[in-house]
Amino acid sequence: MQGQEYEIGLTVGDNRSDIFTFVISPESQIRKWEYVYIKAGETNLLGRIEDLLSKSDLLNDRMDYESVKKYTTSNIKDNVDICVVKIIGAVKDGIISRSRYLIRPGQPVFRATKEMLESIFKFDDQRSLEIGYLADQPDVKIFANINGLRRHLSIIAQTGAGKSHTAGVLMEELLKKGASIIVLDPHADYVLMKNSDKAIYRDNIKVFRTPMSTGRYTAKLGKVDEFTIKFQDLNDEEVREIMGIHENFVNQSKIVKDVMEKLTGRKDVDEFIQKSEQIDTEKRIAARIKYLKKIKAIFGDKTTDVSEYLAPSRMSVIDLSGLDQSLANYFAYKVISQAYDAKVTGSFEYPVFLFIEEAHNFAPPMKVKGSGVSQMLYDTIKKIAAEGRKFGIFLVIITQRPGKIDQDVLSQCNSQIILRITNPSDQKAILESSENISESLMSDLPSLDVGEAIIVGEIVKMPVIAKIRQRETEEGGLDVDIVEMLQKARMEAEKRNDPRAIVENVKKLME
Ligand SMILES: Nc1ncnc2c1ncn2[C@@H]1O[C@H](COP(=O)(O)OP(=O)(O)OP(=O)(O)O)[C@@H](O)[C@H]1O
Repeated sequence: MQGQEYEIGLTVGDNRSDIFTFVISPESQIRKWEYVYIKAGETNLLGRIEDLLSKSDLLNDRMDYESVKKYTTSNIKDNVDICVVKIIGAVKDGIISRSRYLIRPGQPVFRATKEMLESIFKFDDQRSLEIGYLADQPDVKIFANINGLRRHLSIIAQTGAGKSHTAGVLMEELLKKGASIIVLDPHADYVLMKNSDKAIYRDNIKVFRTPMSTGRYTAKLGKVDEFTIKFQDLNDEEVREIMGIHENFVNQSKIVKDVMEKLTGRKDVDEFIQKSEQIDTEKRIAARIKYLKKIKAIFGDKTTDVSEYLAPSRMSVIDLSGLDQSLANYFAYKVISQAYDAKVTGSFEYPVFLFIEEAHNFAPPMKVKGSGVSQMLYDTIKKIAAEGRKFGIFLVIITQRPGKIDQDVLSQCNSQIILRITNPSDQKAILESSENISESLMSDLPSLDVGEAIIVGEIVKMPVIAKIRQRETEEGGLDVDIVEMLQKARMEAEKRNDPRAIVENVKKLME
């Protein structure tokens, strides 16, 4: 092992093979979550500081302020500083194995060196995705193992803690490795990644928008690709689904079928609406026709083909903004099922990474077997979660509601990046879905800062608390600076109420 060794304490008290305590040497400064090691023959037993205690018999909690003050001004100190360390494993040449060593009192404890930590957190260049650095040691970079994504990943955090930022970092790293990425983006949070000076992002990211998109960031983005459906390509069931008619509504479904049979002209949505209004004299599907009129902008001259959004070294952001959930489900189903088919049939040979933002809306727990698109979407996501790795299609599930997502899907994600979460029921859902995360790691979740994450599972050799690195691409959905926006609003109001402006306006009205 290279690097200078710093002895920072000596083990004391009763120790187990997985936990030990040590007393800190007076000159050492120690922080929670730091890594330390003790020697066991040829190997080093690496551990993480879980707790810090400073004890004093003299200055006890029965003393009043004045008495304590007297002691401290006479410089009398009897405090003992103790660290509790959880053993991670025995480390040799960057490989961690289970530790079964006995830890005796009096053994020297060393601070883990940068070289030692780097050897653990790095993989060879082909496999390494640089996602951040140690939360308390910014000079130690943290990498994720790309092969760890074979068993899927979930990114979980409460709102504003840094989920989209983290997912964006991962997309950047995957693109650098030549990955094919599809992003289901309900709020157009990722579209700005294309808006980059760097060729890798500018040339390889494509944004697809449905004609109903909210058009967020259009001024910055310029022209993007359209994701449309050609009405003529739809069958009866698909039209019924898009109109939001449940298959159990037999009469309404029959009307849709009858109308479809009667289409003779352009067979487009306008003809469908016109014929429906003629046939549906009892107005059984009037409300659904009204809805179809509202959403008919989604139909275009062609159905976007999978080959447009699935290509080697291409990231396709599918902007689903502006769609209600059932329509978003329809588009999500189209995209996911076609990508899955392309992998299963072998027509697309490269690995595909499927990022699902707001995944709780696309794969909620299905207590009773549903029907239609939402059930088909759920089944496909579940299939990918269970079997995707066999075919080379991998999920990255992003959610702020781990309790509101199907637990089978969540538990198939073998790696987790978990940012700040304070809600106990969300914490419970994470604990139940992951065997990688311990109660003690869980207890650190509420104290994480924005952008700090606990990373566990196959993508890392050992659980780690990391700060996710800065983004290279532009972020959407940044936090609004309320002070700045209110200042702008006040200036607008001042302009509006300026007597000269009022006179000008009156003059204009008189003209
Ligand atoms: N690692 C980081 N370094 C610096 N800034 C960060 C980091 N992570 C997040 N942020 C900032 O924190 C804010 C919230 O991040 P982000 O939008 O990713 O959160 P979120 O969890 O996706 O929130 P929401 O659920 O509302 O979409 C953003 O302004 C983002 O730039």
